[in-house]
Amino acid sequence: SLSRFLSSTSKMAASDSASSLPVTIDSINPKVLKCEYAVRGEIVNIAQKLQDDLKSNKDAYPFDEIIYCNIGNPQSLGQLPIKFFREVLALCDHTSLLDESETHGLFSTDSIDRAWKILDQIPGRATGAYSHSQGIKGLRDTIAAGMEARDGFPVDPNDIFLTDGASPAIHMMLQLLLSSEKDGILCPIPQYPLYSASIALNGGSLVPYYLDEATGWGLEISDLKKQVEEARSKGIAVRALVVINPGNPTGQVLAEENQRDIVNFCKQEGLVLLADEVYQENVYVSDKKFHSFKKVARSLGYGEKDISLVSFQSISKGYYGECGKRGGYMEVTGFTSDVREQIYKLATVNLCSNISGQILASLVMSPPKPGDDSYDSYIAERDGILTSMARRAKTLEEALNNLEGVTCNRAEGAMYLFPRIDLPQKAIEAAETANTAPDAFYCKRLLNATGIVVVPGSGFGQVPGTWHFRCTILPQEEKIPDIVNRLTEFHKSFMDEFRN
Ligand SMILES: Cc1ncc(COP(=O)(O)O)c(CN[C@@H]2CONC2=O)c1O
Repeated sequence: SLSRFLSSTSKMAASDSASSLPVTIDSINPKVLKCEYAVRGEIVNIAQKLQDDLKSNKDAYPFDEIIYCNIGNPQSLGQLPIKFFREVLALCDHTSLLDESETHGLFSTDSIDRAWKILDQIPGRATGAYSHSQGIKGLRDTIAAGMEARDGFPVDPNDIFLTDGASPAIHMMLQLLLSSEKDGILCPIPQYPLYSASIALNGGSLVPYYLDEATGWGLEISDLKKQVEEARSKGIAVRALVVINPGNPTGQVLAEENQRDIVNFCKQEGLVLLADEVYQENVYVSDKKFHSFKKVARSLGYGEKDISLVSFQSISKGYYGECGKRGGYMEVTGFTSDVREQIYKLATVNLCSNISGQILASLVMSPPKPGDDSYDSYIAERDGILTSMARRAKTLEEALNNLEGVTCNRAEGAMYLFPRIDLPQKAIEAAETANTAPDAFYCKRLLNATGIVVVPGSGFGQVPGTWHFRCTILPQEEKIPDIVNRLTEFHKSFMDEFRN
């Protein structure tokens, strides 16, 4: 038939004239080749193949399912969305529901009220329309009020840029700051590899500062200073300092005094402070508390004219875990008006972020309050999720610390554990023979033996000669004992196999 003929012809054309295709691996942007993002790297690709094999043959491997512990994606592992948030979203997206009498029996009073309030902030009540490039003004007003309630300092809604998750906001700021490899960004090691990937894509230089595993991933100002001076001696203009608090992959929550030192350091060294605070709701230990860098800077008396501070927030984390809805924002403060106009111009290039993400960002920053119809159920959902995460973190941390040659700092916050493994020399040699980093060798063996997917520490950076992996705390609580058993059994057999 014609379709078969066209199909075979096109396939033939592709195979015969592959060499005449216009794009080769050597002709694409070398910055793309240099870019790496380990959270969805090689181990995950192998896992997806194993998962396909299991679909066609459930007995293919010594396990019956793949457990993805590589990515902070709570709802993919069974976490439910927050009811009130989804009620408001549904009503905003299908406004005719608001005219139906049955709706009052299906939706809470305050979700109906909130939906009307949001719709009245959207021109034409049209969630399908492009919005202002920084996001719907009314939603930015709500977010600004939420931040003021959190920090006790004023927020200008015009400093807020609503984005499709924190990722594009981070890309935007790095694109603004990086002109060449002569521009450097101070990043923590271990770091969340969006930063190294974005710096590579934007042609800049990553200037590392090492978090100290021995002190619970503490950040030493003296090390920051040493790294800046070393970079400057090589002709690199250090433009900004990235701080991820709570930390990914390391899970530490900064002490407020350490934050004050960091703000003073940025002020003294003329660095933009890029404060990644996407895990601000994820704090599990009673001796630590989240403080925004905005609050710390303003409490030190630093205002708009004293320090350039960009704070990032996301709807992907916390207790909400709305990763796929792609919502978040950055608050941009301390830039001259002409530079501020260039940031706005960057935002206009992508027109606007998606409206569902914008609505959810406003709900995250202004959730139900005491007395609201949904408040009790909202609090029960929120605290249920966060206390379960805290228990899972503790259980996995203890299990890891019980493994031979493994040490794991406590997860004070965020969603990950980042244990260090002292691998036997024979395992390191076997990895070299397999042309694989030792921690990636361990992770591949773990996956093939148990179906558990974790990310090698080499994907985040680590002190040379040390080996780690990152595991999320996200599998549903009832699955954690099985994961611990599989991991423990595998680890023992691995260490026995490669014992010196
Ligand atoms: C520190 C940090 N910043 C920004 C982001 C980007 O989030 P959104 O673009 O979704 O807002 C992530 C996502 N965390 C990745 C994704 O899941 N696991 C991770 O390590 C993150 O961990």
